[in-house]
Amino acid sequence: MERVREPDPDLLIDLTDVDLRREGKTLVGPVTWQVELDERWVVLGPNGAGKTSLMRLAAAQEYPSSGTAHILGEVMGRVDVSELRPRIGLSSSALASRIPADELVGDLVVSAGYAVLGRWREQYDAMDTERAAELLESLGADHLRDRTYGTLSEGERKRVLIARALMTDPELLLLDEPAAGLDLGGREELVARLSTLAADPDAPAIVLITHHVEEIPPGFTHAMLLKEGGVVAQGLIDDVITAPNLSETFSQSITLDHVDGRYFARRTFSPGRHRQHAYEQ
Ligand SMILES: Nc1ncnc2c1ncn2[C@@H]1O[C@H](COP(=O)(O)OP(=O)(O)OP(=O)(O)O)[C@@H](O)[C@H]1O
Repeated sequence: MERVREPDPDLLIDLTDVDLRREGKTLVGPVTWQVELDERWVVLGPNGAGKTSLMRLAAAQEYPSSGTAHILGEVMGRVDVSELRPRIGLSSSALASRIPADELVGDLVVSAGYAVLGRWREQYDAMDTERAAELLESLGADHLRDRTYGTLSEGERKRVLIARALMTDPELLLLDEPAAGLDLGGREELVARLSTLAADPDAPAIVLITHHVEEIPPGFTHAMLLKEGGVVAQGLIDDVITAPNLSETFSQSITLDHVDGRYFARRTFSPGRHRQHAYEQ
């Protein structure tokens, strides 16, 4: 029988040759990936590349179809995942869609500590209520505490969900497309907040999933590029977020600018091709 390698306690995510398959299709993999305590990762790729599938593995919501997954120093398949999940902060559209519209923002954040969604009649501990208030304040959302979730704008919702994800003081924070649906101002506000969080030595390890390099907060340290379930590149962010790697990932020629710690990408402008296209029309 194959022996399972013992987990390395310094690695929050430790995947070795992991595959996730459904109905004969590989959603992501094979992936070998290690995330350490002080790292801030961005996982970037086009629609359908396997980003959410990878996040579900990292969030202990899926077991690998093959390979070995160690999450927070525990072997997936051997650990009780209900004990593991409170140690992981998660913000995703799947979670957001399950929040009742009449949920009070303050309750929504504080109830994460009790692993419940939906209003709860028990009294919360004063320390928990205080922590929820502090987290909302750190995300610029303390004024929303008495509002219902259904009345918030998309940008406000995203910030409240991140506060909720941090409520349990998780060791690992997973953010699936936190800037999706935000306008320019909302995106910039969120990028700035996440950059502040990334710089906080007490913050958990962070993995942020996105389609856009413009959404990478300054201070993020590592990146993985995914395409059709496979890893195009991974490692230190400046080595990975490059024009050739992005061109490969998005299957077109990409020009990249790196300004003040931010990345900006666009399709490489080719006047000849543009003229030819106009002529064809
Ligand atoms: N349960 C499933 N059964 C079959 N195919 C699935 C299942 N879940 C996801 N897929 C497929 O696996 C691929 C990867 O999906 P995934 O959601 O991980 O991609 P993604 O990179 O997060 O995409 P997006 O950026 O569009 O959210 C997609 O082609 C998707 O249709």
